[in-house]
Amino acid sequence: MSHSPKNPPIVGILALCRIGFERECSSELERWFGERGADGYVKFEKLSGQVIWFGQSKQFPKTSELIFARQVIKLISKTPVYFDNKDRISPILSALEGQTYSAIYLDNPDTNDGNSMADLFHRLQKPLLSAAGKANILNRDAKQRAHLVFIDGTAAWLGVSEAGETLKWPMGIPRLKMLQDAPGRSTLKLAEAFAYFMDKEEQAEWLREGLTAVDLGASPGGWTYQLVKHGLQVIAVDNGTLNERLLDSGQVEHVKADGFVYRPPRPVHWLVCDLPEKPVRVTQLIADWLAAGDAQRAIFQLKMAVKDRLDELEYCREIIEETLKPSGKKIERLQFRHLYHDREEVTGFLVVK
Ligand SMILES: C[S@@+](CC[C@H](N)C(=O)[O-])C[C@H]1O[C@@H](n2cnc3c(N)ncnc32)[C@H](O)[C@@H]1O
Repeated sequence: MSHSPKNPPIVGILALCRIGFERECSSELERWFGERGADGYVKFEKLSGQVIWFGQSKQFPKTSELIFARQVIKLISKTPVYFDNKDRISPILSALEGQTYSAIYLDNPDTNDGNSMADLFHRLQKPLLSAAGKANILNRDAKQRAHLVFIDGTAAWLGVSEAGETLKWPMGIPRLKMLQDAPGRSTLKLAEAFAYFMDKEEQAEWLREGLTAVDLGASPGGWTYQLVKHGLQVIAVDNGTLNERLLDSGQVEHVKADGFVYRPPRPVHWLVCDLPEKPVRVTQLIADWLAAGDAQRAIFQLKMAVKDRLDELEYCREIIEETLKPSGKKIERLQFRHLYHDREEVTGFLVVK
């Protein structure tokens, strides 16, 4: 009788994050494991773009459960795999031996050093996969995928994941094309928010002709552009100017008004908001709109120029819950995410019914 090999024990997790956000990522991991009574400790270097939690736990977070982690990988060794320039493949294969994996992913933190790894990955990928195939390490039906997170050209952390635990994009970074006619780069933030918060079916249902939106703080029109591209009718609220082509589309009404005061004549499907104000004030505005039934769904930016970003987001969550409670509206989705295209900001997604 043949025995299938047991999965290797998990000794911790490695989380990739935006460079400079290691403290937030590490506090978030400590809280996540702390709430589940798991014993462990975090380790990170400033500006490394990665945080490691070592410890024992029955549960591990999926990337999508966290705000500041771009990708989360379960570590199967407390030390990295070391190799030299001449032979990287043999040490990797001996670390993977005894298990089968459906794929082997090569990742790196999003730092300048990390990014110079592209050339190495290009050279390594094919020969590594071919050698792993010959050594019977690769098996399309295996549940786990192997991840090698390169620290530099001489060492990599070895981890595993299962489908649904990590984001579908390598290193959690979506490759979104900047469209030539889009007014401004911040259009990519809303494009990424749509792709991150909604699956394909939800996007098809909620981003289509016949639906309506209000865009608060719309100028020059990057977010309005995304909504128009999907066929929605948009009321763009801003005292600033709006891109001419958007105004000519027949799908945009430009309202020059204060975004904190404006309300639409009829309820809309979407509220999107990019107002440069304190997180608490923006959150209260979004919660008030949805509690009043002026919109059903919202995507909003919170400029996190505050000291403790995690505490601030916790407070924002409470504001939303407290405001919606007396309205009788049910929160279907409430998520915060530090998207790849966000810098100091965090993006919120709220759906009520
Ligand atoms: C970061 S920009 C928005 C960029 C926009 N999302 C885009 O993709 O093009 C912020 C905008 O908020 C507008 N703004 C600031 N305070 C406002 C207020 N109280 N009411 C309406 N708009 C406001 C500014 O005029 C500015 O155009």
